[in-house]
Amino acid sequence: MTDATDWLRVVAAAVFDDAGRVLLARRPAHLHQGGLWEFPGGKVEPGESLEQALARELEEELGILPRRSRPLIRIRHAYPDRRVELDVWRVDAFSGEPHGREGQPVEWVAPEELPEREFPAANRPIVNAVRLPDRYLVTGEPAGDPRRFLARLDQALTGGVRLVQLRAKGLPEAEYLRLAGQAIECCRQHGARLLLNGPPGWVERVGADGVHLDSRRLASLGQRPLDSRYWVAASCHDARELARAEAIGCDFAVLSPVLPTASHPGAPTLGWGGFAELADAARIPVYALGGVGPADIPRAHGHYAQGIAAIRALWEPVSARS
Ligand SMILES: Nc1nc2c([nH]c(=O)n2[C@H]2C[C@H](O)[C@@H](COP(=O)(O)OP(=O)(O)OP(=O)(O)O)O2)c(=O)[nH]1
Ligand SMILES: [Mg+2]
Repeated sequence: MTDATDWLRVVAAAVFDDAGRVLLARRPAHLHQGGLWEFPGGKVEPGESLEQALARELEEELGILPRRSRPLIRIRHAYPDRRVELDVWRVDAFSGEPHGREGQPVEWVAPEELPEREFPAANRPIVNAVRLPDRYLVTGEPAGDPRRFLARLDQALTGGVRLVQLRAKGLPEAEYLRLAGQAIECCRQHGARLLLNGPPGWVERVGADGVHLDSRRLASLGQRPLDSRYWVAASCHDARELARAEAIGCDFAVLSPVLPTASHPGAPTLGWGGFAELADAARIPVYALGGVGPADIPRAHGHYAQGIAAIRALWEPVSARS
């Protein structure tokens, strides 16, 4: 059994500027994981809350005071020589002008450029969490005129959605691929990403941004089906499926059902407590799905979620909901 005291508790911050760039610092060569890029932060001192530790570290290392922050992800990682529990916060407003107060180089970097930087091994899920939005739209099943479907997609994107899963189980291959091509174009216009809920081989054929594996595909794959230029996500319902998603190298997961839904009445749910336990133990970002919507995003962040995934709450026009 592992004793909680075995873990070195560390807080770190993804500090964002108004242009959406994130601040990186380079670890001094002589330290643990030296020479690599990091999110500024450091060890939690005895008696400190996480927020206190975060404020102290950002003052010491960058000369800034966080004004608006929230939990982003918590990751445990065992290096050969130490085990760290990294509590990473997203800081969206701060006072002061950040600079490397300990002589360390610091740099503002666009999130999409983060994969080109070298980080400590623990940081892979953190980098994904920084790059991913807090809402993940799962499209409703297309029916009838595809133009109506695309208009609705456009509406969701106009509302700020930046990550979409094209879920259309009822469409034959040719129709799915045609719709995917149109949906990708629509997403591009809004700077959004589209993942296909389908065979991974379709992704390169239509130029999508990645694949979303349903439980069946997740169970059938022995390894990550696409290289790191693409997103690979998975639908999970329990610890076993989450472990599988991690083992094959998925970038993130969706965990459901958190709450009862109209589509699965009477099905057992995780509840926020059950969700939080699984999401905290996961080593990849996890979205909460099932009976949740944008209004639940703050609650999701308080329960170790990347954010919320939804069909109903993000797709259907508000007026069409009961
Ligand atoms: N700050 C930070 N630490 C990270 C990241 N990734 C990662 O594996 N770590 C590890 C490296 C270290 O083992 C530990 C952080 O400890 P630290 O050496 O920065 O602690 P500190 O700022 O309090 O430094 P010190 O006062 O002890 O010199 O967490 C990251 O992105 N940011
Ligand atoms: Mg530090």
